[in-house]
This record gives sequence, structure tokens and C-alpha cells, in this order.
Amino acid sequence: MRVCVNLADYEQAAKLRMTKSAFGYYAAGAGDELTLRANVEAFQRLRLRPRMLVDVTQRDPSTTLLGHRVPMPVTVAPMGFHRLAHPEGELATVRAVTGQGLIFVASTMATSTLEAIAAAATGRLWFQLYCFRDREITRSLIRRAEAAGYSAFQLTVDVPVLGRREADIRNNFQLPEDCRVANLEPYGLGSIRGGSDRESSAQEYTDRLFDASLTWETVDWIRSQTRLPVMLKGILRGDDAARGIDHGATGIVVSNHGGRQLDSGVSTFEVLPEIVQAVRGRVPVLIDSGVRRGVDVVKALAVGASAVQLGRPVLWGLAVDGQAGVERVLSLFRMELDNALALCGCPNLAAIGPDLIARRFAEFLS
Ligand SMILES: Cc1cc2nc3c(=O)[nH]c(=O)nc-3n(C[C@H](O)[C@H](O)[C@H](O)COP(=O)(O)O)c2cc1C
Ligand SMILES: CCCCC(=O)C(=O)O
Repeated sequence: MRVCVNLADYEQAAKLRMTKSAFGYYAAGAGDELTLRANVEAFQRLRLRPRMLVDVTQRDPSTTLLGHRVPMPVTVAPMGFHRLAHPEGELATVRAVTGQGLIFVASTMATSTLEAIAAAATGRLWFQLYCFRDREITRSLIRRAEAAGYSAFQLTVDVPVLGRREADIRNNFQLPEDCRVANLEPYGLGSIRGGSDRESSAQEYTDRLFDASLTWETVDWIRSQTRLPVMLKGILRGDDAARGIDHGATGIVVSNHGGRQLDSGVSTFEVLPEIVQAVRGRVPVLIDSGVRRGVDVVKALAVGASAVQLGRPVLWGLAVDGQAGVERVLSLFRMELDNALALCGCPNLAAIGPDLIARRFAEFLS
């Protein structure tokens, strides 16, 4: 195998190792994949104005997220079904992520139980919550996550129904029998199989079980069930972010689910300024969807984000080489960030500011 020198190389290497159906499930976006592509392009479009003649021999990319010190402003986004990539699934991922001092966000749809993930972790964990029609299931997931030592929740608000991922319909995506929705097994909901030529098995599962009537009242209800911080994941408008804070959200995750939900929805990076402005520094703003390069972290922080979440590239590392593959993806990403900081004249994150952002040429001329 040729050596992977960036995160895109890992995607190509993972593709060679995975079944078409599993790769399709990970890689795909909804519909024409317009938003999937726009996410990456939005980061690519911004140009930076590097500052020269700054001593950057000592560089420190560390920061604090919800009171916890992390070596760089990067968390790993919650993603379902890691065992499609590797037999050790989430356990390999969480060892790699927490081993590097980073926060792992475990998904409700993990193929290992949240308790097993917590037992394998050596650092901080957050839990991503899907709200089920059956509130007892949701309540029980909250209790279990608290008991297992998770320190915050990300409530996903962008899946009232699942986006139409056509790859999953074409490939008749099924969760293999040895791959279970482990957290839901106690409620008899561990299997995702079935589907039709019009609807994937994942879509059928979520239609049946996820709560499409989720509203701001539900956010209040979730908050009433726990004393842990609750972030809202999947916000794309300033007014929703401000309303989220009014409803007690302790963080906003700007996300379009990696282009897997509304196709033609805005890219996350293009709405980041609006959201930062609406939040006014009251809570941390995280951003995911399309982060692929260390320099994207500099761009996100220059606009006012506190951190980014990395999605698919982590799964590509897992598919290529289990725990070691995830470790390599994260350290590559960290090297890229370190290099970008040095070349921008930023010895630490406090030195990143809006002055690094280049005005568009057209604006400059006008
Ligand atoms: C295979 C896969 C599974 C995902 N599963 C979940 C999930 O269970 N819960 C959730 O809130 N988001 C889920 N997401 C969305 C991610 O948390 C994140 O928003 C997205 O992957 C970020 O975009 P990126 O992959 O372009 O980095 C999933 C994404 C992928 C690619
Ligand atoms: C049933 C699938 C839910 C996982 C998810 O959020 C995703 O695939 O994007």
C-alpha cells in the first residue's frame, strides 16, 4: 500500500478495504450530494493572510472545551456503526482518540455499548443523543450515559427524519448480523435490516423509532432530565443558535450532518459567521462537516469557532488500520495544524483572529 500522507489518501485506502455497501453508507451524502461537496469547498474558498516575523519556535495548539484541557481544538464527531470499518469498532476508535487526549463523542447508534466504550476510554467522553418516540428509551440512555461517566451530551436536532442517501437504497444497505445497534439492544431494537427499493433499512429504522415531533419543548425536557451540559448539534442559523441558548444549550455544534440530511442545505462554514455573531461568546461554537485539513481549524477559529469536529476521516483511518489508523489520522491532522499555525505566525490559538482572513478580491476593488 502506498503511504497515506493526508486524510484524502485515507479515504482512497479505506475504499479498497471496505464492502461497497459499507463504504457507500459512510461516504454518501443525501440526494445529489450538493451539500456534501459544498462543505469542503466552503473551507477551501477562504484565503488567509499570514503574519510574518513572529517567533514560532514554541507552538501550543491546546485549548479548553467545557472546562476540559485538550491538546488541540478538535473532537471526534459522533458517527454510527464503527464495526462496519473494523471488528473492534468504536473500542479501537475511542482508545486512539482518548489516548491522544482528545474528546470522543459516542453515538447513540454505536455498534458497541456506551458502557463498553467508557470502559475502553482513557479520557473524556461526550454522548450524542437521538431522541426516540419512546421517551423511556431516551430517558434510559441519558441515565446510562451519566452512570458510565460521560460528561456532556450533544442532542442531534437535524434528524426529524433521515435524509435520502441514495447510495444506501441502491446498495440495499443492511447492518450485518454481527453488527448490532448495541445501545438499543436492551429495548429489542439492535438490528437494522430490511428496506425496499424506495427506502433504505436505516431510513425505515429511523422513521419507525426517531421522534419527528422534536421541538424546543423537547430540548427543555431533555435538559430537565440531566444536570450535564447539553449542546445542540445540527444548528445552521443564527436565530436557532440564540434560541438554543435561551433554552439552556451549553454549546452549539454547527453541522449539516456531513451533507447527509438536507441536500441543498447551506455549508457549515458559510453560516459560521452568522452563528458566531448570534452566540456572542456566551457558549462555545463547534463546527463540523467538511473539515479535512489542519488549516481548516485555523480558518474556523479565525471566524470565531472554539473547535472543530472531525467526521469521516476518522472512520477511514479505522478501516485502514484499526486503532493505529485512527491514531495516524489524528496525528497527521495535528501536524498539519501545527504547520499552519507556524506559517500563519501564530504560536498559539489566542493569536488566531479575524485579521487572518483575506478580504475577497471583489470587495477589495469596490
Ligand atoms: C457514517 C456516519 C455516521 C454518522 N452517524 C451520526 C450519528 O449517529 N449521530 C450524529 O449526530 N451524527 C452522525 N453523523 C454526522 C457526524 O456527526 C458529523 O456531523 C459529520 O460526519 C461531519 O462531517 P464530515 O464527515 O464531513 O467531517 C454521521 C456521519 C457519518 C459520516
Ligand atoms: C440510522 C442511522 C443514524 C446514523 C446517522 O446519523 C447517519 O447515518 O448519519
